[in-house]
Amino acid sequence: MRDNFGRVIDYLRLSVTDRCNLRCRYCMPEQGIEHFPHRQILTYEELLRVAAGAAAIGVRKIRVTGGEPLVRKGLVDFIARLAALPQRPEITLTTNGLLLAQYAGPLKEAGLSRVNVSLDTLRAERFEQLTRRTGFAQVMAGLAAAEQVGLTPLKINMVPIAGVNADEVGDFARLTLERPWEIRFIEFMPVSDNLDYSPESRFPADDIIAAFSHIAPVEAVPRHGPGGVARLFRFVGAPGRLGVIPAVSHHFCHECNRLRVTSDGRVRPCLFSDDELDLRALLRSGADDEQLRDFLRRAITAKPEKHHIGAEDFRPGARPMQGIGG
Ligand SMILES: Nc1nc2c(ncn2[C@@H]2O[C@H](COP(=O)(O)OP(=O)(O)OP(=O)(O)O)[C@@H](O)[C@H]2O)c(=O)[nH]1
Ligand SMILES: C[S@@+](CC[C@H](N)C(=O)[O-])C[C@H]1O[C@@H](n2cnc3c(N)ncnc32)[C@H](O)[C@@H]1O
Ligand code: SF4
Ligand code: SF4
Repeated sequence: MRDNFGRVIDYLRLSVTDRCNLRCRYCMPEQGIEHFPHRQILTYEELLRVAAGAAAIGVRKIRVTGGEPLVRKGLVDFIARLAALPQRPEITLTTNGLLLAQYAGPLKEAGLSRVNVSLDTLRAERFEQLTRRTGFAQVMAGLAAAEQVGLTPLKINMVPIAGVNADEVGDFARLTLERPWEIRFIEFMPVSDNLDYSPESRFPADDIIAAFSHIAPVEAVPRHGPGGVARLFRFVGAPGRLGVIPAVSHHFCHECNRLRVTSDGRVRPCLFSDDELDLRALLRSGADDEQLRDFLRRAITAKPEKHHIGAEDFRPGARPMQGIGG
């Protein structure tokens, strides 16, 4: 289905939990997080109904996210049920990788297509500073397991922050000379005012590109398929690719193709706007499938044309990223 700006909305991001086993400084505060009470979290039955409704109105790709999706019990079964929807949407997962070594095999068997793993440093010590937890070796084991079972092409999401880890952009980029991974550098987004880093810590797309361009000759790679958020490059002849997600500086809103559902049952038509629709109330009001599809269509028509970061009246929203799912 198309929204009011002619964009085809065929991608659903489903956040299955707001809980996480890390505390990345750019995503959530260390203290004072109030998790949604259990009864406010959509059940897997409810999430599946939403996914089925979305698939019925044209969604072709469903990304499961969190918080950290792998901390929710029963996720593998849920993935299997999503993958079995009659329209056979592509099912993908975004994870911090901590539990991936354990779940990669079962997830692949359940029908998951591939995973995106978030990793912001290649140094164990820095990992602890950035995430306020240990677990670097587990994430590396998770990456190896994902590759081994074929949850590929593997994409790695890295958020460079000036003065913190931006000096590792080159090290990450060099990985693509050896491995068929897509390393995606994401601009730090001021999505909540509750984070350790301010917008001044941003490391914009142009600086990211400059930080890897001197390593070897770089060429642009045309994108396959519609509506990805990354601009793609590769070192000439390298097996892997480099992506830059210029979420703030050169926004890609004109090709936005996505709808988000939060774990507490709100539809969020735009990542950067707190205007949300109460899907949970609808689901729990006894609405039938046609009413659910109408609701999702209304949410699609409520999508704004673009984000307003940089505008004078822009204020970061109330939800930290872990409550949205990225
Ligand atoms: N500004 C903006 N950023 C987004 C949007 N969707 C995803 N991102 C950011 O892009 C980063 C990567 O997101 P992923 O969860 O890996 O999903 P994806 O990039 O859509 O995944 P692919 O299907 O593999 O291209 C995250 O930091 C997201 O917050 C969006 O609609 N707008
Ligand atoms: C919120 S996490 C949820 C899934 C999972 N826990 C993970 O880390 O992959 C999804 C993505 O959002 C990104 N993210 C979180 N906060 C961000 C911020 N302030 N700016 C840019 N990206 C951010 C993370 O790096 C991650 O790739
Ligand atoms: S980025 Fe992912 S892993 Fe890190 S705190 Fe946020 S939800 Fe957790
Ligand atoms: S910022 Fe909003 S409108 Fe722009 S691409 Fe992201 S979700 Fe779509």
